[in-house]
Amino acid sequence: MAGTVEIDPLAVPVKIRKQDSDIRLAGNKRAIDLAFGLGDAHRPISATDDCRTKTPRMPSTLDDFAVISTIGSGSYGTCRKIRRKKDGKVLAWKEMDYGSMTETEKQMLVSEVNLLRELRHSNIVRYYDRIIDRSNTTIYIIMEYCDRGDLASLISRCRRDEVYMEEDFVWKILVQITQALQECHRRKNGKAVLHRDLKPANIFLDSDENVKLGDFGLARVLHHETSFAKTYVGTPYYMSPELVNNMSYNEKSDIWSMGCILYELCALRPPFTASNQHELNKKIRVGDFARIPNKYTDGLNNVVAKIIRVEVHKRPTIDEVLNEPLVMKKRTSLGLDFNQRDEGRRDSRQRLSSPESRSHTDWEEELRTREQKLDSRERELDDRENRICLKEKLLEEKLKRAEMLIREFGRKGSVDRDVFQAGDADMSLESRSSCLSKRKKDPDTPKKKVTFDMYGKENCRKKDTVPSTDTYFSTFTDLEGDYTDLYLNELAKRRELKEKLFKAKARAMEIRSIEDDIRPRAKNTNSNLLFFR
Ligand SMILES: Nc1ncnc2c1ncn2[C@@H]1O[C@H](COP(=O)(O)OP(=O)(O)OP(=O)(O)O)[C@@H](O)[C@H]1O
Repeated sequence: MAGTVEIDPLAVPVKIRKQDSDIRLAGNKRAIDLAFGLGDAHRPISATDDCRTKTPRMPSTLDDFAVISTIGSGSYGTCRKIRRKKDGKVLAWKEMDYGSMTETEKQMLVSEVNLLRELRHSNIVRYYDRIIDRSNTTIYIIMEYCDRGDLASLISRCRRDEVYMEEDFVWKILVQITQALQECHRRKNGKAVLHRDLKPANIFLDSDENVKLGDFGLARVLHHETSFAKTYVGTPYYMSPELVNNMSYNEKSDIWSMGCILYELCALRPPFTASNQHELNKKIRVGDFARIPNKYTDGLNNVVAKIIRVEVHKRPTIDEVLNEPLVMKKRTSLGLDFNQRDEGRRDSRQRLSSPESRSHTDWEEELRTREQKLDSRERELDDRENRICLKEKLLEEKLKRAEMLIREFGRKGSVDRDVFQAGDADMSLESRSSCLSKRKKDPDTPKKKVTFDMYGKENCRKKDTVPSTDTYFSTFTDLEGDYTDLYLNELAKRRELKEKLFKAKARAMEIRSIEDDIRPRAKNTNSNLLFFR
């Protein structure tokens, strides 16, 4: 195979490769020549793996690839499986003869191929490169290889074997085609890219049976009125009513075709079939079709039926399809809700923040800022640690104080108990101190004394209850206040009791002195009585 790209030696050299969009916009002969490898004697134009790179790269030549096998031929070329020699990557290329193309058609082909390279989505066949071989007026479009073939082959296999596809597989295809179309219909620059030739043969499957939408936009070029490939092969089963009615193609036309493909995945035949174009057009205009096989749920049937709506305004947009509750549910349950665009953005963010893509000083500056942030975070953590240590110390002190209070309380309590052995009516001190000592001995004793009256009220006030030493440690901060109160109360009570004792003793002394006064007299009286008796 001739592996050379012919170069026009008269062309003006280009210092840095222009953006493909510039080439597309230029639309003049020079732009077409540039795109077809005719522009620069020193630096011929070629698509690169990454269209965002600014560094010019040596263009690929046919010699960089080895043909593995021929996959098949379509109406506008042959598709082959190839291997990239430098890394062994398996790819596919489509060979198209541009010999009979007009300048306008060539220009359209250039712009479409450039556009294809901008479509980066996990559900769209990735376009890598293009090679122009002027010696045989052939353009080679290098793209991702999809090793599970296309949906047309899958459908015919199922029809042959008389087996229906699994419903979840249909949902997966539905979601992934929708995601791919969303990427195209909602372009960042606001310019929708329409597929224009959606059919099972243009939907491929990779090794994991993920959808890869292919042949984007090429249809517009190659099915152009004056195109060399105007001979359309096959029956347009997927043509929308607006196209049948000679109206212009729009985003909703892609959606109609998608609906027909989904229907065919279930029914293994398109929704509208006829033996000739006229009959088919009539059926498409009416838009009546049978339900998908009963094997499939009403949910799937409803979604498919909603998409195949004759009235353009009633047909959902791509966002509306994705926002269908059932589609959203399936997207989540089948793990398909990962947004490829987000991945693209994440990639570009990573690239932006990688050292290679930034100047050295910028990188240093960022490192310094990060270092400062780390320092201040470290300081903050140190402060926190200090505060925690301080709190710990305070708690320890409180604990010691509380323990001391408990000990003192116990000791005083027993002394007081001895003092009031006489059976003073107010025995609360004794009962409490005995309660405390009992709890000290038996930590399992319930902390609360509970009466079993109808309200279930506690018969001990909170400060009358004394926790066991086990529970004490967990609640000592709360209880320390209670203990202090308890202790002060007991002191007051003791003072009161001492006063009573003092008064009682004084009264006793008074009584004794009165007795002493009386006794001699009585002695005398008795003796007198005895005397008298
Ligand atoms: N990227 C690819 N990876 C694997 N196989 C592919 C790829 N692109 C196309 N093919 C296969 O190559 C064969 C030819 O494809 P091509 O697109 O040229 O024609 P077609 O789609 O079958 O017909 P037409 O384009 O006329 O509608 C088909 O069997 C198709 O499945």
